[in-house]
Amino acid sequence: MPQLVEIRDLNVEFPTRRAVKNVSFSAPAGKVTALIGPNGAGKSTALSAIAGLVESTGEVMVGGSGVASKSAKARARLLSLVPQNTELRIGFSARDVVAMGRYPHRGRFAVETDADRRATDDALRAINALDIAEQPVNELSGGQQQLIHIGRALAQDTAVVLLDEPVSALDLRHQVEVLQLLRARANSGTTVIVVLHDLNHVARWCDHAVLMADGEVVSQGDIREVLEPATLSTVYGLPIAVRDDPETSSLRVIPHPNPF
Ligand SMILES: Nc1ncnc2c1ncn2[C@@H]1O[C@H](COP(=O)(O)OP(=O)(O)OP(=O)(O)O)[C@@H](O)[C@H]1O
Repeated sequence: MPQLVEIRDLNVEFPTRRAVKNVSFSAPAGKVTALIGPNGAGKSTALSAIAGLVESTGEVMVGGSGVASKSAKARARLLSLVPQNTELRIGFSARDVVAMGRYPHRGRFAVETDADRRATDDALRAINALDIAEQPVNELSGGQQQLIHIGRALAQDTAVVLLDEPVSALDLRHQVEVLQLLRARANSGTTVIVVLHDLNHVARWCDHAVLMADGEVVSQGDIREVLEPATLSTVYGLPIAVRDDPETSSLRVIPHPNPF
């Protein structure tokens, strides 16, 4: 069953900075929620805190129950994270890395099962990476490595997938393929929370958005509520227009529109 994610009063304090301040938002079950905002707004830190990788206070609820009390392995069966710019270690093939997504589903010392192998192959197929599966990951391009991280999260087969700028290194076709893949996952019941910088991707592929600035939530809701020109212009610090785009039947976000 698709799971609602509720974040309540999340705070992350680094020695030098409060990066996330009393952040509360909901990510609707089986929808794609975009986490947006300018550089340094606290998006990555909030996502890492939700995944349990950064110390935080507050509550992360999935399907009505808190995740804090769960073991790391139980949490990894519920939530997967595609981090930003993570180096892949030498000595593994692309398939090995995708297969690592299956660890939370295995018993201690248990070997890979047929179901694990199927999930790994399905994930490699979903990201169109079967042809590079046997290559050493450190010899892949930046974009191919980003796809492999996405594949690992897909193989993890969690109710909630968190992705931090998953298309930042991808060419246009691969960007669209990944965004369509996230859409398809949400349509089949996964709750997706994704940090994106391109507001046109948000307008086209996401259902819901949370706008952050300076560690706080500025607005949240349906895409059409959050992609509001006056608020976006203030938060991003430049004039931004938002129009209906008949080509895509979604909104189009135009930074620095021509005044005429
Ligand atoms: N490990 C850390 N120690 C101290 N400060 C940090 C640390 N990580 C992040 N910060 C600070 O927290 C703030 C939020 O950073 P974060 O990376 O979450 O922003 P972001 O919205 O994801 O930005 P971007 O769009 O540039 O990726 C920034 O001011 C950053 O300098």
